[in-house]
Amino acid sequence: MRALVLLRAFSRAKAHTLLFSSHCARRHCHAPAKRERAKGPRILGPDLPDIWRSPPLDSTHPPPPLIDANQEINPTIIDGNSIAEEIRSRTAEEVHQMKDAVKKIPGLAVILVGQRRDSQTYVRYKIKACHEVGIRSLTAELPEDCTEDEVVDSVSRFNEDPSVHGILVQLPLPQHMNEERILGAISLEKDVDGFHPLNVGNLAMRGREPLFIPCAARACIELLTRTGIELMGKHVAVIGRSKVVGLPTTLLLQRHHATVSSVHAFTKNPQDITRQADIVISAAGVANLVRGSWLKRGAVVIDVGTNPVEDPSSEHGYHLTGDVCFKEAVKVASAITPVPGGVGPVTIAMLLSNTLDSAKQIYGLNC
Ligand SMILES: Nc1nc(=O)c2c([nH]1)NC[C@@H]1CN(c3ccc(C(=O)N[C@@H](CCC(=O)O)C(=O)O)cc3)C=[N+]21
Repeated sequence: MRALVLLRAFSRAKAHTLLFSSHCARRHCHAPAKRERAKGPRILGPDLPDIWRSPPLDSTHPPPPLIDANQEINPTIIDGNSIAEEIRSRTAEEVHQMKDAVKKIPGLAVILVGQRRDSQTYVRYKIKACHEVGIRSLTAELPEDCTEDEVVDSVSRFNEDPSVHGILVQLPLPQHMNEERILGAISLEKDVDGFHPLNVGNLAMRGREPLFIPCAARACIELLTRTGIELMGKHVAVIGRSKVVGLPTTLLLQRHHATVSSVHAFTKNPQDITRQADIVISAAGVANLVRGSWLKRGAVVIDVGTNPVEDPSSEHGYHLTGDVCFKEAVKVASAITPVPGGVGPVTIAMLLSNTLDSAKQIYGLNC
C-alpha cells in the first residue's frame, strides 16, 4: 500500500516535471529537469495525494501531550541570525559561481516611498545584506507626496533593466496610492516578494509551482525545518492573514501537509484555538498579543511581529517588540523565536535567495 502511494507520488512528480519543462524553455533554461530539485519539494513540500484513513471506531484516546506536565521545560531559543548566516553564505557561494559561469551577478531593486522610519531601516538592512553576498542593489527613493504614476514609472524602468532580476516595493505605501496597481506593474519574472496574484494562486494550488514564494512565509518554514520540527499532520495556528505574511504562510504550511487554523481579528476567542496548536505563528502586528496562557505546554512559537515601540533612549528612536509576550511564552514553549534575531534576518536572507533564483532562471543556470 505504502509502495503504491510512493509510486503514485513519483509518477506525479515526473508528470509535473514534464509540464514544467515548457515553462522553463520559455525562460531560456537548458536544464529543466533539475528545477524540481532546486525548488520543488523542499520549499513547497512533497506533492502527496490525499488518501483518507478513517480512525477505528473505538479510538477514543486523547493524543499524548507534547510534553509531560511534570517535565521541566528548557526551551530552544531559535537563532534566526545564525540560520540567516547559513543561508547567506550559501547564496554568496552561488553568486560567485554565477559570476564565474556567465560573468553576471544578480541585481535587486528596492523602491521606497515616503519617510517611515521602520521602512527606511528595513530597506537599509536589505541593501546591506545584498552587499554582503555580492548581489547588486539599486534603490529608488520617492517622496511621500509623489504620484502613483511616478511609482509605476519607477517599477517600469526596473522591469526593463536587464541587470535587475528582482523588484521590491517596500510596503506599506502611502494611503493615497493604489497598492494593487503598483504591485501589479511588477513583471512576474521579477516579483521576488511573491505578491503577484499568479504567484499566490500557484502557491495555493497543489501540484503547481509559483515562481517566487513570499520571503516571510519561506522564513517561517526554514526556521521550523532547520530546527528539526516536523510539519506534516501538525496543527498550526497562524495569527494574521496579511498578504505579506499570514496568508502566504497559511498556504505554504498546507503544502507541507500541516492542519492550519487561520486566526484573525474577527476570530472569536482566538486563545481557545491557539491553545490547541502544536505550532503558533504570529503575524498580527500587535505587540504582546500572544500571552503565555494562549499556548499549549510544549508548543513551538514563531513570532513574525516586528512592532516599533517608541523609545527615545534607542539609536533609531524606537525598539522592536514581537507579537508574543516572550517572558511568558518562554515558560510554556518548547521552542521559540526571539524578536529581534528571529524571523526578520531569515526573511531578508530569503529575499536574497529569491533574487538569486530569479537571476539563475533568467540565465538558464540550474533551473
Ligand atoms: N514589500 C515588502 N516586503 C517585505 O518583506 C516587507 C515589507 N514590504 N514591509 C515591511 C515588512 C517587514 N519586514 C521585515 C524584514 C526584516 C526585518 C528584520 O531584519 N528585523 C531584524 C532587525 C531588528 C532591528 O531593527 O533591531 C530582526 O528582527 O532581528 C524586520 C521586518 C519585511 N517586510
